[in-house]
Amino acid sequence: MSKATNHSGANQHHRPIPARKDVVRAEKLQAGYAGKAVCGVVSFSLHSSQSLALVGPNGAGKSTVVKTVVGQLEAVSGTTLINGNEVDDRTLDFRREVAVVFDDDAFFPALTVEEHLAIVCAGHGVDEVEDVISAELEFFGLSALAKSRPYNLSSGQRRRMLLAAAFVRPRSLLVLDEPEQRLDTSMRHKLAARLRAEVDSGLALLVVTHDPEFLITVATKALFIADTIHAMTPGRAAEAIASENPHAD
Ligand SMILES: Nc1ncnc2c1ncn2[C@@H]1O[C@H](COP(=O)(O)OP(=O)(O)OP(=O)(O)O)[C@@H](O)[C@H]1O
Repeated sequence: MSKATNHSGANQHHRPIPARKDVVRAEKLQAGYAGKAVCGVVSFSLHSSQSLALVGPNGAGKSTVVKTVVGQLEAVSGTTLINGNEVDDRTLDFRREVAVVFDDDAFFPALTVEEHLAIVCAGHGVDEVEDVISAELEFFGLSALAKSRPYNLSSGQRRRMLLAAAFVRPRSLLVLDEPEQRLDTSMRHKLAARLRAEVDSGLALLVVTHDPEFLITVATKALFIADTIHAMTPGRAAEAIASENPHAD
């Protein structure tokens, strides 16, 4: 049998990174607006095959932290390195490696669902575009809506389209802000299982979530974001968000 044969069946879109190499390293990061931090000082490292969940109450600063990590907001202080480089979301290297799903309005209103995915593929040099798009449309239950425009979709269907756009492209780091929002239970479970499988085969995942069950499936570690930052196991973090108490035992 050829040594080159791939027995894993793993998704081939994200390129493997040598084990234990930092994909993200945030050091003494203060995230906020107009020079004022919204939460405690955040330090963490994230390797390939690791998934860090950020949890905490509404307004705690989770979205602000992840937007700062990926360079969409300027840090109040501290540094973030992605794959060893300072973050610059305008560079080709950054865009090749980092896929982000934040806002529900991040789509082209005039394009159909499949045109939207095709543009994302074209921008990232994806091969076998038709097959890739068709697989993601099927996974996200959008095949029958491929020719619909975003404003003719339900909010959950739009969320599925935005997630599909992250999955059609290459990525070594995936950053998701509350991906479970507006998804029905079956899609939430399917997405969680897929994310976990991709993490197990090399993806680094940074995810904000309020869903304890989703967190338990997906995360390998967690940070509770508040005025001070608590590092937690996923199990402890799930208990904390279920009880809204970071010190839950
Ligand atoms: N553009 C902005 N300018 C100034 N302050 C902001 C801005 N966006 C958010 N904030 C404030 O920053 C704080 C943290 O908000 P953030 O959205 O990061 O919280 P979060 O933990 O993600 O909350 P949620 O769970 O509700 O999504 C809040 O007090 C919020 O009011």
